[in-house]
Amino acid sequence: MTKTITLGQFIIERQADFPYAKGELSRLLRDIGIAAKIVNREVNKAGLMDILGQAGSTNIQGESQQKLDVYADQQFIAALKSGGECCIVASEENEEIIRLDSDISKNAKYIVAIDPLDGSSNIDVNVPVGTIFSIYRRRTASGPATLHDVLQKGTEQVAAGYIIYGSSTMLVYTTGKGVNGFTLDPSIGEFCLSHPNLKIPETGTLYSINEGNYVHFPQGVKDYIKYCQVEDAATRRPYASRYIGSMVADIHRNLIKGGIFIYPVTSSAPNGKLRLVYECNPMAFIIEQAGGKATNGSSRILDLDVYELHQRAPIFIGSKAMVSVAEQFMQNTYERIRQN
Ligand SMILES: O=P(O)(O)OC[C@H]1O[C@](O)(COP(=O)(O)O)[C@@H](O)[C@@H]1O
Ligand SMILES: [Mg+2]
Ligand SMILES: [Mg+2]
Repeated sequence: MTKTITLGQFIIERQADFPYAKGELSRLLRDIGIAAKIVNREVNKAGLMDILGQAGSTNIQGESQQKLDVYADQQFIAALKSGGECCIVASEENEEIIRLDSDISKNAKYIVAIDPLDGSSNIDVNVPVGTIFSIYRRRTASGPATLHDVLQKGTEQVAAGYIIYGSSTMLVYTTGKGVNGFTLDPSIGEFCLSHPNLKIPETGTLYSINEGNYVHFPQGVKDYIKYCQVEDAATRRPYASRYIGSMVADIHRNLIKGGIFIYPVTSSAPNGKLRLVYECNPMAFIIEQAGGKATNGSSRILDLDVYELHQRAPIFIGSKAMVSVAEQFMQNTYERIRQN
């Protein structure tokens, strides 16, 4: 029988990877794991409780908040506050950064950016949803941390991860030394190592994009979709189209099976839909660490300048070979635009 390694044990073992760290990051990851279990409990029984449906409010993006968006947001913030290792939380659900200025957290080293519930419009119909998080070290060593500490490039992330509340609940994270996945064992209430050293296949046969928006896509994306649909034995085309509509679930599937996920600019969303700080950057960090690739069509996601908390970016992410081909199609679009 193989030995069970819980998330807590794994984090302690991996502490040796950071000889100069004092254990704060490990504690922070554990706090996120605890909040994830609480949110998982509610997501699992959502249909039985009065927590489905809309909260009656809108967030900064003008999207109507689901009750579970609000609940998940509160749980993660509460866990980070009581843990004491995080000084600022930046969340999809809050227009401004949240300073955790209790005595224990105000001088903490870390910033957490979070999408508390990703794909939440799917919650009422029992489709997988997720949580995405990204961790930065604050830039300034003393004094109150500010928005300036949050607006860092994706390359500065010290850790990132996601939780998928699916047919089983998993927590997948990286600290820049590979990617590991843990499945929640409900019988002991612990995340247990189930997917050590995850690697995304170099190529795959799945493409994920909301094709309902086809007419609004740039020509390069339209051409790439056609390419995916054309028969070619050498590249195992036509590819299968798979789109759940929860970024975490779509990318998780492609991480395991190989594939590409695209949310491009559209005529109605000229900067793309997904948010750079708490959706694109953490997922890009994870996928790169698993051997994949993430770009906005021409530049690496992790190298993009961050100038706004809720900034959006188009994203092409997944198996390296597939993302490179999609990028070539986008390059042709840019060429055409330049020539006209
Ligand atoms: O419905 P669309 O336009 O395809 O958008 C789906 C995308 O929007 C999201 O739901 C946005 O995330 P939130 O639910 O956290 O706002 C992604 O998870 C998903 O990939
Ligand atoms: Mg999201
Ligand atoms: Mg969300």
